[in-house]
Amino acid sequence: MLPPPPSTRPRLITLVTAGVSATVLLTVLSLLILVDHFAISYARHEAEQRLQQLSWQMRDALNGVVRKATADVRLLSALPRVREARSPAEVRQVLESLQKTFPDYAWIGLATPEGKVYAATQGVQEDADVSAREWFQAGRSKLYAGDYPPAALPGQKLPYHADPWRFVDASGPVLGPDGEFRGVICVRMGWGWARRMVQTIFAPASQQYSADVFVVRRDGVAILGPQGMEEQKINSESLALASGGGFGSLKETWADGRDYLTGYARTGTPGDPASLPWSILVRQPEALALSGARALERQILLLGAILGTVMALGGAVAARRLTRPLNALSRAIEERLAAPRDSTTPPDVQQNDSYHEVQVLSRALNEMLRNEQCHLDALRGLNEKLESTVGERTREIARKALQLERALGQEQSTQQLLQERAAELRAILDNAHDAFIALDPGGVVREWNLQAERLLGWKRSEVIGQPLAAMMLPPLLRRAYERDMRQLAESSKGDAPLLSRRVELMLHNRAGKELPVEVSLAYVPRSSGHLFIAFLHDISERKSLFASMEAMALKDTLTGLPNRRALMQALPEALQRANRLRQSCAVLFLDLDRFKQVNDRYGHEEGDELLRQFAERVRGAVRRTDTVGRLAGDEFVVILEMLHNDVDAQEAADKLIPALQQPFVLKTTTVSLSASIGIAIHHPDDPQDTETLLGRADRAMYHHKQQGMQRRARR
Ligand SMILES: Nc1nc2c(ncn2[C@@H]2O[C@H](COP(=O)(O)OP(=O)(O)OP(=O)(O)O)[C@@H](O)[C@H]2O)c(=O)[nH]1
Repeated sequence: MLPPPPSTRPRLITLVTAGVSATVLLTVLSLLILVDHFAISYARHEAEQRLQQLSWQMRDALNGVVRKATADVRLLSALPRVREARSPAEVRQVLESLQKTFPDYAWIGLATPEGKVYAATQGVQEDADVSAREWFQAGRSKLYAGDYPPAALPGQKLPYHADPWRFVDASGPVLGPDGEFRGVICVRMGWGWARRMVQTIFAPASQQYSADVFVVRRDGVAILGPQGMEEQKINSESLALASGGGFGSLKETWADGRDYLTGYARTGTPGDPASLPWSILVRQPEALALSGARALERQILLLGAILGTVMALGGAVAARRLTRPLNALSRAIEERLAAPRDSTTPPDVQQNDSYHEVQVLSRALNEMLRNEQCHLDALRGLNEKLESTVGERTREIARKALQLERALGQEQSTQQLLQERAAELRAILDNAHDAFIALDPGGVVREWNLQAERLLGWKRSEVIGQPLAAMMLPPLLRRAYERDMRQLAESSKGDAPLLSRRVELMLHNRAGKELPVEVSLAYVPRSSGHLFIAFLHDISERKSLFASMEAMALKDTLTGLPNRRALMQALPEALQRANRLRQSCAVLFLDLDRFKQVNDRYGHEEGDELLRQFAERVRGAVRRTDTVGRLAGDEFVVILEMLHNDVDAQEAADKLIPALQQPFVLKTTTVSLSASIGIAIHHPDDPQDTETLLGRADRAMYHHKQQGMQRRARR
């Protein structure tokens, strides 16, 4: 037995390992998606919250300092020593004592209502004209806060450690007891406090999150920010939102191309000139803000990979343990399958008790194999029986095939014989003296031999399948022919009266000429439809011979005139015509006188010649419509028709006499003879008795002959 073909299906261990790996992979991917969705979102949200809080803290701190400055302005303007301003030194003392409370106060001064510095800390700018300064103009009527860069104070002396870049002014009016305007007090802060504030508030955030803080003025210039970005123009979405008074946080891309999370807020109170409208932006690189979540992602990925590897290995080991007994079972089955088929006791598959399912499977397999063995035994028996039956049937088929072959051989010989017979028959028919035509019961031509082609003019191919009657029967005969064919078809047993008889017919050939034929019909019974066969014999020659014989029988051979027989036929017809036309007719009976002597003297040949000439003369002396005949010997009869009266007959006889009296020039001699003529007239109402009429003419002739003889005797 051939070994089973190698399986192309994957092994169970491969499937289990792949399944476990795929499951772990899917789980890790799901976790990654969850982490990306939740942890990253959470981290972003947290960072944004943090940055927003930082911006708020900065805002509150800046607002606090500005509020403190304005509060100090309000405090100074309310002090009696400042309001009364008895001497610059006294006011200076008050101002310097305040300066000591807040080291970032760079300068504090009191200006007169005219805008001249009355007193100032350390005497800086005393007597200087500040009437054009913004803090003076704004501070005359209300509390004011403003910032500007040092560039706005060219040439000014700055004794205090002022920020080299920026100052913040707070100013307010000084009023007398009665509310009269006495001057403007101004407190100028250096920028150092802001930087310290940033360091204080943002140092941890800056170190921990790399957060940057920006304080941006209304014109978009950063007045405080990381190194290199101060005094730079800022353009960001967060700045736009903060400038509009909004606060919150967002993700945005800064000018350096990096993505940042930015918290934003705005200082000051809208409409309050004593506050400063700065935008606070606290930004942190997004990558840094989300670095924790990204690290978590990597850890999950690493953990997933480790877990996947471990589980795939575990799955492989488990699958190997699961498949080991199955493989053992498979091997046992393959061994059994490889065992010889005719083995009566093939080995059992060994019972495998590794685990329950395998135990059940091996038991079921053994049971199945035992059943299969039983079926195989039964099949073997059936197969043997089938082989014997097939052998028997094969022998029988071979026998039948032989018989069939013989029958086919016989059939072929019969066919050949039939073909030979058909060819023979065709040759006989084609060489037959008579035309042969076969017709089906409908009168359609089915066979047509060569003689028929010659006789009737149609080719075989032209007439096969055509109705015979329409082609060659004269119209008058067609009805009778159709009746006869019906009769033949109905009889269908060959007992019709027309069969086995010779019948004369007049046909039309292809040229339309009439053709007399003699037909003999026969009936041929066939399973595929009866046939009537006809042999047609051309009888035109026979007919013409018969006609000439007929003519000869009525003609006198010597003179060519109608003989006695013809006269005896013509005379009654003439009598009938006479009666019918109501006109008389007459019979002239002519007899040569002493003709015997011519024979006797000159011989019969000369007598014959004389008779021929006499006949011609008689024929020439009467009308064409009159009949001239020779009764016998030297006796002639003339039938005269359509006579107006009896005299016409006499006149006709009188015309004959001189013609007959002319000498007859014979071969050896010339003779002159006379003839006696007897006349008998038939009137229309006379009985039609030819014998009587002829007798009367004969008697009249005899009478004249006698008279003639007497006349000659008297001479
Ligand atoms: N040459 C010839 N003679 C014929 C023929 N038929 C008859 N005869 C002869 O014709 C003669 C007729 O006889 P008759 O009429 O008795 O003789 P005739 O001499 O005419 O006598 P009359 O009629 O009385 O004048 C006979 O001698 C016949 O032999 C014929 O076909 N040819």
